[in-house]
Amino acid sequence: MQKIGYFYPKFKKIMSKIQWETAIEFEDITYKKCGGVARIAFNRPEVRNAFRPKTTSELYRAFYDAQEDTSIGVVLLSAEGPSPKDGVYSFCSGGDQKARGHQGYVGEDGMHRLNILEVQRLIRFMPKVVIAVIPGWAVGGGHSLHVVCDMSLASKEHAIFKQTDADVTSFDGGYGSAYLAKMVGQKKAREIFFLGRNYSAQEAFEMGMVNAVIPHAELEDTAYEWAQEVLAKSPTSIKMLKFAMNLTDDGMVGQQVFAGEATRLAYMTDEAIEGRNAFLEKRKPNFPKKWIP
Ligand SMILES: CC(C)(COP(=O)(O)OP(=O)(O)OC[C@H]1O[C@@H](n2cnc3c(N)ncnc32)[C@H](O)[C@@H]1OP(=O)(O)O)[C@@H](O)C(=O)NCCC(=O)NCCSC(=O)CCC(=O)c1ccccc1C(=O)O
Repeated sequence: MQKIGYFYPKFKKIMSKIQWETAIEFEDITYKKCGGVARIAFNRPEVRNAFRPKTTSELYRAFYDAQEDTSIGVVLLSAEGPSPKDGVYSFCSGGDQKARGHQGYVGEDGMHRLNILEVQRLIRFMPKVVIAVIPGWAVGGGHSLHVVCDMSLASKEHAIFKQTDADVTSFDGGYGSAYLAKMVGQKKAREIFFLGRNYSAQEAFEMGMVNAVIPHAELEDTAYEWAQEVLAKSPTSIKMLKFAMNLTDDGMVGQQVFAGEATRLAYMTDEAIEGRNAFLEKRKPNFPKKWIP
C-alpha cells in the first residue's frame, strides 16, 4: 500500500448519515448525542486508543451524563480512527503502558490509579443498553470493555480481538475474564487469556462474544439502527431485563440493583402513596386490605 504523508488513501474517513451533536468536549474521548442515542468514542487512535487516567475519568463522566440524561436510552461505546500514523483502526488497546507506574496508571496529578473498573461497573449497572462498536483492535483492557458491554458489533474487515494481560502482568479477574468464560465457555476463555492469540470478528462471532459482524463502512449506521430498535421497546422492560440477566452473576450487588428498580416501581403504587402520606400527616397508614395473588 502506498503511503501519502501520514494518510493511507484506502482509509479515508467514512461519512455517516447520523447527525451527531457534541454533548461535552473532552480531550481523550469524543462524546456526542443524536436521536436518543449517546456515542462515546476513544480518541487516541495514534496509540490504538489506549486509555490513561485522563481517559478513564472522561469516560466515567460521559457515561454518567448519559445515564442521567432522560432522553438517552442507548449508549454506543466506539472509537475514532483510523490512526493518522499508519491507517490502522482500533477500538481500544487497554491501559496505556507509557502511563503505567509501580502501583497503577499515573495521572497528571502524579497519583497512581486503577480506575477502569469503575467505568466497567457503570456500564454494567446503568439502566440503559450499552453497545460496543468495534472498528479495529480490541486488546487487553479494551477487550474487557467490550465484554462488559451489553452487546458487541464488530467490523468485518478490521476488528481483531486479543488478550495481552498475561504479556504485561495484568489480570482482569472480573468481567473481562470470569464473565467472558460464561460467554464463550471455560476452555475458550482460558485459551484467549493463556495464549493471547488474535481472533477475527468472524471467530469472535462464532464463539459467542460478538452479536454481529458488519462491513466496516456500515458499522456505525448499523449500531445506530440497533439502538433505534431498542429504543422502540418498553424502557422499563429493557432496564429490568438487563438487571435480571446481570443478577445471577453479580451476587448481592446484582440483587441490590434489581431490587432498587423494583422499589422504584413499588413507589408508584397507591400503597406507597398512602405510606408516605400517613407519615407526613402523622397518622397510622390505612393500607387497602388487599393481598393480590
Ligand atoms: C494493539 C496491538 C496488538 C496493535 O499492534 P500493531 O498494530 O502492531 O501496533 P503497534 O505498532 O504495536 O502500536 C502502534 C502505536 O500504539 C502504541 N500503543 C499500542 N497499544 C498501546 C498501549 N496499550 N499503551 C501504550 N501505547 C500503545 C504503540 O506503542 C505504538 O506507538 P509508536 O509510538 O507508534 O511506537 C499492540 O499495539 C499491542 O499489543 N498493544 C499493547 C496491548 C496491551 O498490552 N495492553 C495493556 C493490557 S493490560 C490493560 O489493559 C490494563 C487493564 C486495566 O486497566 C485493569 C485491569 C484489571 C484491573 C485493573 C485495571 C486497571 O484499572 O489498571
